[in-house]
Amino acid sequence: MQKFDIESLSTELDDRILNKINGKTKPIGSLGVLEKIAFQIGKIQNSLSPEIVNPTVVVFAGDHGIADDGVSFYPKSVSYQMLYNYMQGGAAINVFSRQHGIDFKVVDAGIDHDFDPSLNIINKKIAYGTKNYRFEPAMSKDQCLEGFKRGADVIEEIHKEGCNFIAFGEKGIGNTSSAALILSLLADITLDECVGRGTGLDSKGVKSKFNLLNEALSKYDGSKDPIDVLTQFGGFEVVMIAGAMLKAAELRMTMLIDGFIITSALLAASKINSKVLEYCLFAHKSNEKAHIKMLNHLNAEPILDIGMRLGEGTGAVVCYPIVKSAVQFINEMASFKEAGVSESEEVETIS
Ligand SMILES: Cc1cc2ncn([C@H]3O[C@H](COP(=O)(O)O)[C@@H](O)[C@H]3O)c2cc1C
Ligand SMILES: O=C(O)c1cccnc1
Repeated sequence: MQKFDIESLSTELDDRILNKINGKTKPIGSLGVLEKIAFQIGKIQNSLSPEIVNPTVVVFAGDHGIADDGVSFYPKSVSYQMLYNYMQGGAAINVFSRQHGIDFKVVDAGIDHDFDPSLNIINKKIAYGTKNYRFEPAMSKDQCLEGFKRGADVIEEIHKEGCNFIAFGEKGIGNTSSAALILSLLADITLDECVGRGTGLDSKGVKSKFNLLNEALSKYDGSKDPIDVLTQFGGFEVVMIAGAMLKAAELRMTMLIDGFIITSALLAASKINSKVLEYCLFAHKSNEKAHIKMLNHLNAEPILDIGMRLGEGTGAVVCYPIVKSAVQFINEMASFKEAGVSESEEVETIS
């Protein structure tokens, strides 16, 4: 496994960042979560004037052998078909990233389809989908480690283009199953609490999904080592995202974390190096039922709770303007001093 050298955020500027936030022409604390976001991005960038440069969302896509067993409401073929949709600009993630001026990239981590090289898809394919983990591990350990490396390489390239702010998206029919198994093993939560509707299974569908995943789980040794868990139950997109996150933290990029699947990749990454969490903002609480348990395990407070459960990075991109407002206010709002407005302790009390 390559080493990821992640620095813990320094507390050196804490007082000065806080003073700057508190010195703005507003009651102390009145910008709520925006103040927390501005404080954290200031710490990540080691700056009193943080900036968002070339914000990018990168969608990693991979197919899942388990999808052949009907764990999703949709067929496996939707994965590659959606990549064509992305390239034509017609998916939700295209719409929202265009709306907010966010650069959009797609990586083929392991889709069961050959794409024409003229399409603007970054080819990091490890294999044509994972194996069905009901019968054998999803991937080999070498493939898993290679996935970490390729994900890290993608981020290194994006960082070279000047980007300092990244959101991750995913595409892969069946990947809420991987995420549920990762959550169950790495957070030690019983599997039935982790399995949810995904793309829209009814309660009978969820029960059958649980039975299949429970059968799969019973065939392995229950190892809680993150590489073992990903090798057994991961998706190529999940593994690459975990590697990308560790590299993004090493490069001191701010990450805006999406829903259930992206958070499962972060959960695995955090078991490799927990400092990765210091570089993350949590965009939203997904309607996939176990996402809140995952967030709680990571001690993470989501910014939004608006009933989304799509993935692709959409929750993160929809949350982006809020994060932008945080960066904007710390840079552009006048202080009490600049505006000649009296601060509370200077206000004469009426006797
Ligand atoms: C048209 C369509 C677009 C999507 N975009 C993201 N997902 C999301 O749903 C899938 C995960 O749910 P499950 O585990 O139930 O398959 C992933 O592909 C995820 O990206 C989509 C799903 C569909 C059907
Ligand atoms: O929260 C998510 O990321 C999610 C939930 C259901 C289906 N796809 C993604």
